Amino acid sequence: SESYPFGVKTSKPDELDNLMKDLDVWGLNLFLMDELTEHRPLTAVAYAIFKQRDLINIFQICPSTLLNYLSELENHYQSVPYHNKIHAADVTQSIHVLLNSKALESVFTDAEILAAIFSAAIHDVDHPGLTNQYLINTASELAVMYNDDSVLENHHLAVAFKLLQKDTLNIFHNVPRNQLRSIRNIVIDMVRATDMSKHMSLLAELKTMVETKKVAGSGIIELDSYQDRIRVLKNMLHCADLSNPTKPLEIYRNWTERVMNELFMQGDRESSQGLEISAMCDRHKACIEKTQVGFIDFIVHPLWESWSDLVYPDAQDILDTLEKNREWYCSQADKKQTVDKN
Ligand SMILES: COc1ccc(/C(C)=N/OCCC(=O)N2CCOCC2)cc1OC1CCCC1
Ligand SMILES: [Mg+2]
Ligand SMILES: [Zn+2]
Repeated sequence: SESYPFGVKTSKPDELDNLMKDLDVWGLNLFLMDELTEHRPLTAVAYAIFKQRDLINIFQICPSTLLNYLSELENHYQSVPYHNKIHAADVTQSIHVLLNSKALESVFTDAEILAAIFSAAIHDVDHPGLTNQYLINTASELAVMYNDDSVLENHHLAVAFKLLQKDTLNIFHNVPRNQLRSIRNIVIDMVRATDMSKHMSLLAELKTMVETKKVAGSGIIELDSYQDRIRVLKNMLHCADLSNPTKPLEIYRNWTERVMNELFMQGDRESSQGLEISAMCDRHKACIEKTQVGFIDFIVHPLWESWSDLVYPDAQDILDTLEKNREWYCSQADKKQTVDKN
């Protein structure tokens, strides 16, 4: 029997209903969500979050317009191994959980929350499964369009906002103009901040905020300037985007396989085009386990350590899982080492 809980068709309404009970849980299985929603994980998850946070009422969003927009947005995610609609659903659900941190309780306005969830849902739309560097090196249409500057991230934003121009898809139809202006500014800042070339400066800003953080008696952090609030929101989306290594191991391993397949496909392209194969894109030379350990040690752990300092003690379990997963990939790398030696 077909029914439409959460705005998507499913032949397993009870299982979907049961899985949605974990909407607020870190480690929700979005691959299972993809199956149970018949490949509409982003529409189902984003709609459920909009409903649960009452954003539909607060911003007078027409439910059918929201479903139409989310569906159209989901259709514009390409079927690439990693940067697909399941990744978009994963980052949207992850930022939803981070927004629930006790240390951030009642810190952000409804408009900032709307901007954060919307940013996560759109942040990789129409991703071609190629890196900014590749698009720049090959003088692609996109690189010419965006003058080599955050090429993918600017494209994701333009595609998402273009869809809103259709009356049947404009979820912000009833939002006051000045409020929409500030939501658009936050969304542009947040999605642009997912460009990995901004990682080091973003992390430096987060560390400065941790050092100077003001905490109310209740443990809730005080962000008095707009600059501070947007800094936290940018880092929050960046953390959600780099959250794969902090998830249950079997979920993390699935994401690793996907990201490597996507990079290897780019490497295949580069080699067939007579280009030098980019780092980590050579399927014949990659050491997947060692690369993940390096990714965790140099990028993911420093970021999540700062985030968990900011929201202490709310992200302790996340940090613990990250450290356990690092140990597992390290042991796998060592095992490969011994096999190679024998
Ligand atoms: C599960 O593994 C990974 C998950 C995410 C990411 C990153 C950097 N996400 O950042 C935003 C997208 C981005 O900039 N990318 C996408 C990945 O390739 C680089 C360019 C990197 C991951 O693993 C590294 C280490 C071994 C190969 C990549
Ligand atoms: Mg991206
Ligand atoms: Zn992403």
